[in-house]
Amino acid sequence: MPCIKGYTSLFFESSNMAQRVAPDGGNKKTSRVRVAVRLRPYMSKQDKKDEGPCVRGLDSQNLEIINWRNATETVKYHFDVFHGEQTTQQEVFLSSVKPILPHILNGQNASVFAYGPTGAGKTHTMLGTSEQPGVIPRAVREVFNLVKAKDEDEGWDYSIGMSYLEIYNEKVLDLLSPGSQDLPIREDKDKNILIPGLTHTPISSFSEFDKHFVPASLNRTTASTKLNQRSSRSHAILLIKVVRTQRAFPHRQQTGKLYLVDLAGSEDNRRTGNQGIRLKESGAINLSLFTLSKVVDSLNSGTAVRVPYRDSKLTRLLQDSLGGSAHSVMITNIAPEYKYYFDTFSALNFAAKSKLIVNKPFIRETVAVPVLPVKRSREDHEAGGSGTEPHKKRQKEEKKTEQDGSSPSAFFHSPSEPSVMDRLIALEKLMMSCQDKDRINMLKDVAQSRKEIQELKEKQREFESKARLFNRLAGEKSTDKEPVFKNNTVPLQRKQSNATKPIKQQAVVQPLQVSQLQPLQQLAVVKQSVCVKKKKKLSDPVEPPGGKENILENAWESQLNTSVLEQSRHKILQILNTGTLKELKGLQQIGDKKAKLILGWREIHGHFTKLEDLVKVEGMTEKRFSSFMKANILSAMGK
Ligand SMILES: Nc1ncnc2c1ncn2[C@@H]1O[C@H](COP(=O)(O)OP(=O)(O)OP(=O)(O)O)[C@@H](O)[C@H]1O
Repeated sequence: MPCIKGYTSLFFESSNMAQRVAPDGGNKKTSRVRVAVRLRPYMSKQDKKDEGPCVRGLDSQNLEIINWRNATETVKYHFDVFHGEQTTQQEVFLSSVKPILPHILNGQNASVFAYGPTGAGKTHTMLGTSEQPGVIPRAVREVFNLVKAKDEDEGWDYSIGMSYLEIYNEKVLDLLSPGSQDLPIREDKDKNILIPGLTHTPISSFSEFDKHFVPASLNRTTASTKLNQRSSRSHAILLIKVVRTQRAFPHRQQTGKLYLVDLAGSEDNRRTGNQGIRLKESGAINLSLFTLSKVVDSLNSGTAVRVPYRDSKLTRLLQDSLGGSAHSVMITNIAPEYKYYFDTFSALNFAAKSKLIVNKPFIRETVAVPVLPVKRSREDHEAGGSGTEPHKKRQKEEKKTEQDGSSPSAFFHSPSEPSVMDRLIALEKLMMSCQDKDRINMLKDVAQSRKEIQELKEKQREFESKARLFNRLAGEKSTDKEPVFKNNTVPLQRKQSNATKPIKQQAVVQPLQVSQLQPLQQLAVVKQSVCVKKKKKLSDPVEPPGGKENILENAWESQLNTSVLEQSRHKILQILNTGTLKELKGLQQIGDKKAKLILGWREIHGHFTKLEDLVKVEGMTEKRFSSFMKANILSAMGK
């Protein structure tokens, strides 16, 4: 079959020949972008520390990921579809892609794009292997099947053609004609997107498609080898165009376009330390992915005055197939291993932003169920559990990180990545900067959640007093009893890394009744607090982590007058509990970030009952806490 190239090819559509039609007989209907998330199977070779997965599916729409702020909690997300590790290529195709294909036979446009970090399974999903073909081969086969199944009597003739290109460094390159120059993107008066000069090859069967597609894909891979991983640095876009022409007068012609897109990896290039040409590539990738997120966001929020299609080549190209009456599916690929944690978290937030539930994962500080005071199991009680073990563990890990950067939490607080924390906070802020409508809804959610939290607290108190009464009557010690409520879900927890000394943990879901959580399950974040079997209570005399040095460091307290010391401690506690951001920042060693974390902690947990509770705030180790105390007490005393 000859290739038809150039401006006069089938790809050029004049408005009287190929019209785009609105669905439902001209009734303008906007379909939002459907968001599916696919979790690839856990690969032990990707998890050298044997930490287990950091993310898992809950059901066909929900998943949870360990909370980076507190590893004993998870953040939950809700999507249109969640494809778990066991989901087959066939199932992904049937549920997420097949339903949109009939539209392109009716002159409508559609797009399927795979988004996610490098190594998370985008190419597997889109391309697959000969044994497990992915979305592209299945979709093309299905388009041929649909055309074949069309009734002759309907009076239309169909022709199918393909183009294949990549966007590399904001350049549009023709993969069916390697060596071609950057191609321009144009728009005709009917708002059809055109690429003059792009090869468009008519295809009449799947095997013909394969004949062109396979070598063209190799073009991309070959280029990748030459240009230092070019393939993963570019967006590959396959266009399947179906033109149908009416046999009888007036010989109307309609064109439907299907874009199948394997996006470049969304991994953060600052972390990979890219330089030179790779830095330039990453700039281009970030620009296009960021613009894509803005476009999807504004399409789904429905409030945008201007959808920023023109801000990148990728979105400009997809303009007529993304939004409006087009049918679009975004498959976000994620990987379960901890080493992908940050990228997974970002990808999920991007995907969540692409849905109407935008921002929900980030209202957790105001809506999450607080850790309610509950009775512990005897085992936990005897062990002196105060719920601070995870913090201690983290502190230990942090300490180790400083030494060799190999602990699990190196991921969260690696000194080699000083910006990770800032970026996560910035990411949250970005997510919070939603449209007004969303903000109002969000505020309503927050108000509603607060009310529910209050009710839960009251219920909890009521249950506790009933339990006390019951125990008194039964003449038993309440601590010998099982928790009043039990949740059978095994919490998602990070396994001890082989690299760190395992501390035996026994995770017990805190006895909050499942039904109590029901109203909050609508929210994107639900806390799963765990009591951890531990050896020490924070209030117990703690052996200074730094040994002798610390004993000397702590000796200053014994030289002070006890009542003055108490007064200063009281004052500090008061600021921690009631201080504004400015007042908190007025404390020694509390900067903007820490002050915000304190406010966040207060928002969730209420007041600090004692100063030592401060170590529960993210990043506040015991060592930092003693240094904080010393600085503030001495400062309060004017020393
Ligand atoms: N659902 C899956 N089932 C089995 N194996 C998978 C699955 N998803 C991905 N893989 C495997 O994981 C590895 C990485 O997947 P893949 O190459 O598709 O990632 P990618 O996101 O396209 O990465 P890149 O951005 O670097 O191209 C491959 O070996 C692939 O076969």
